[in-house]
Amino acid sequence: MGGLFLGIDVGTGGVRACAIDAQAGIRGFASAALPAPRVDGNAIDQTPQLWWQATVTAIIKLGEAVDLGGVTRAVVDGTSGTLLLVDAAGRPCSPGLMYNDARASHEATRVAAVAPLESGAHGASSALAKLLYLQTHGYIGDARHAMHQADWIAGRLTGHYGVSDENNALKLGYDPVARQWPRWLDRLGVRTDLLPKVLVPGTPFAEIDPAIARALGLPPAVQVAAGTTDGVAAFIATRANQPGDAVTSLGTTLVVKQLATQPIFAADQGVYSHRLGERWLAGGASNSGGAALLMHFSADDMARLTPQVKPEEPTGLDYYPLPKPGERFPIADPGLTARITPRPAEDHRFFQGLLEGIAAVEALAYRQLARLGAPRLRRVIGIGGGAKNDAWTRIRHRILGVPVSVAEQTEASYGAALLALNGGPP
Ligand SMILES: Nc1ncnc2c1ncn2[C@@H]1O[C@H](COP(=O)(O)OP(=O)(O)O)[C@@H](O)[C@H]1O
Ligand SMILES: O=C(CO)[C@@H](O)[C@H](O)COP(=O)(O)O
Repeated sequence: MGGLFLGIDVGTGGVRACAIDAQAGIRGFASAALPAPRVDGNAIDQTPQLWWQATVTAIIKLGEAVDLGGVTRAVVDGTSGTLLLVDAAGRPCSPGLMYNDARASHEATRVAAVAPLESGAHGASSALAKLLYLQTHGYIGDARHAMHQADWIAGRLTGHYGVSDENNALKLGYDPVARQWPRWLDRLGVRTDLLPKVLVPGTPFAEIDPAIARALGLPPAVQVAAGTTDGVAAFIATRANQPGDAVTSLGTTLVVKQLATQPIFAADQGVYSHRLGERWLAGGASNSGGAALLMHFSADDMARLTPQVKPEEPTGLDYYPLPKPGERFPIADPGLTARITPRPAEDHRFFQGLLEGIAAVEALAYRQLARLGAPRLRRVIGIGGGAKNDAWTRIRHRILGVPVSVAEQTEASYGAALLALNGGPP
């Protein structure tokens, strides 16, 4: 098959667009920054129009570098749990409540009383808690659809609103095992008429709007397919594809995701599974990770100290680094405090102890996923700022006991483009 495939990632800091060919070869990337969302206590929101403007800018920039005349299919991914209400014409009736907006704590308590533990809709920042909040705080007006960030951008491209995918819909309460909206949503008073139709990620659902295609320099017959979340798109970008393959994100926090043949849910530990065709992406997030390192060393300090780290000579310090009290996974304990003593006199030994401690948390996370039913760990691919530290990769290999590599490609927009190419999950 010829042609080009377009992936659009609406991420935390900006929108990135990626064009690939039929052999999954990258033709180009382009991006446009997004301003920081408005923050007011637990409320974190953004004007959805900004997402669209950044999308337009990124695609036009991409078109300056790559001939987009051959694009046949496009997929959009977005931040997971970001939700807005729109009217029948797709006009926003609410701000976009961002993925980390936690104002809906009262609604989360209501969800917890009704939703089964295996639902992905638990927590104050779940899309379901946000929908209940919007329903009861004056935003319902002309609203016809509850839409995630990626759904709405795909809607702007096509003029078709009210379509989502199995990954974005997870945190809105969708049951990916039964492949339907569960009956318990009625008991919560959810306006189920607002819920989107849910498709398998990568399933084409509409052609691009001709006027939008002209404005973006895209051909008129581009098919837009159901998207996914930014986390799943980044996993797909790594090309991990065998049960037991795992991806660890060493960013601000430590997030693990592992390909599994069965779903795993443990809401009390933040463990949930995204459906990828007939396979599952089981994962959880620890508060340990890069933020815990930044409590003690700047990124420049880390670069300076890394050459003195001796991965093959363990310090034996047995730390559990955390940026502040509280852990979600692999230990669920809101009061857990960091274990980072004794502190050796030499900074590089302390730094090595922290790297070893976080690697031990990572290993415990995979053991915990295995206890919950995940397949035996086969290999770990690293993404995020910390994955580039080669000494740390060697420490992680020693502690995890499986091959550890750094992903060649971690751009979520590339993962979205792969979904477009496959016309479904890889
Ligand atoms: N040389 C280094 N070794 C280990 N970790 C590093 C190094 N440099 C930066 N980091 C970590 O990388 C993290 C940032 O990674 P990034 O993927 O950009 O995070 P996020 O996207 O979650 O904000 C920081 O929290 C920092 O602690
Ligand atoms: O923090 C963000 C911003 O979307 C994400 O990285 C999510 O936390 C990942 O969620 P899933 O993709 O696993 O639903």
